[in-house]
Amino acid sequence: MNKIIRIGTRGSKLALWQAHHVAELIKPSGYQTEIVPIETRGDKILNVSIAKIGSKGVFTEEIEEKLLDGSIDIAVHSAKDLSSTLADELELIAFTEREVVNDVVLSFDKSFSLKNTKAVIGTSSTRRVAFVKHFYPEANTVSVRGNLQTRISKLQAKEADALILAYAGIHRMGYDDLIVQKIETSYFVPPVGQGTIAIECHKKLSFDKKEVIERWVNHPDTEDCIRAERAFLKTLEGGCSIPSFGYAWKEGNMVTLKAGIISLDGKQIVKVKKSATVEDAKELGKNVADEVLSDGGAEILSAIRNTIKT
Ligand SMILES: NCc1[nH]cc(CCC(=O)O)c1CC(=O)O
Repeated sequence: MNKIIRIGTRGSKLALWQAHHVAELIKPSGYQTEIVPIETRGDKILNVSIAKIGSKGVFTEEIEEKLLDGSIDIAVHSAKDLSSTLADELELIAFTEREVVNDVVLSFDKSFSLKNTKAVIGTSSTRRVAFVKHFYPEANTVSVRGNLQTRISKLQAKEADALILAYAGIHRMGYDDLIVQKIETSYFVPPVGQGTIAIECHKKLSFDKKEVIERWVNHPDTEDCIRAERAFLKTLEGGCSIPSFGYAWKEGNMVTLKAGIISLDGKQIVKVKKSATVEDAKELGKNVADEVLSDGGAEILSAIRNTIKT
């Protein structure tokens, strides 16, 4: 019997860290693992913002091709980078326990604060740019792309006074010393999937391998939350270039989802918060999205689509 699970991943240090983390979780099952690094379009094109590259799945397409042709068993992704719809043959079967979900501010200047007027904030996420403009209209933003190591070297080269990034990636890469502020999720609501690792596979992956992943890698409480968040994203039809946000948490048998969308200039924001029982997590995501769209989110979304296209 074939007792090896081949894990496909991007080749960045963060992605490899995540793949090794998943391999460690699989270890006690008795299965061997093999890590297969795969380069994606998002890794190759560094001089253009993700929003302009255009299509969803810039960090996932090449990896998904290898799931489809059977050369890997599972793919490990930052859940945040996954588009809301997968190819028919593919499915998400597990989510690792969520890391601290917040965005954080990084700077070499320990006294740095986002309230500093005229500060230059490096970020390439449309959601973070919009939140900066919303809460700190005096600040300037500059696009800083590349893997975490590249971005930090750009910070060191003073291309920006500070960066805003997900705590999860910073912590995994050991840059905690540069954190000067943790931004509350009530201000910068995190994007769908931030802080958790998703496992994707072919629906026809063997029963035994699926069972190993579900038993050893999946964190059921995190899964319930991500199902609600992704149902929201699916109804909104947003990829990672749209400044939507969605964060769910669980208390007992209840899931609460706070989600919405913000205009690129930060001036308009639609935010909805609702709770439901775990069984209705997906329904919750859909209901929240419907309400966001009817409360003005649809107009914000179409304005953003027109801007990004041109
Ligand atoms: N968009 C890139 C990306 N994908 C996942 C993470 C961080 C780790 C995570 O959210 O799980 C990051 C970097 C960032 O946005 O700061």
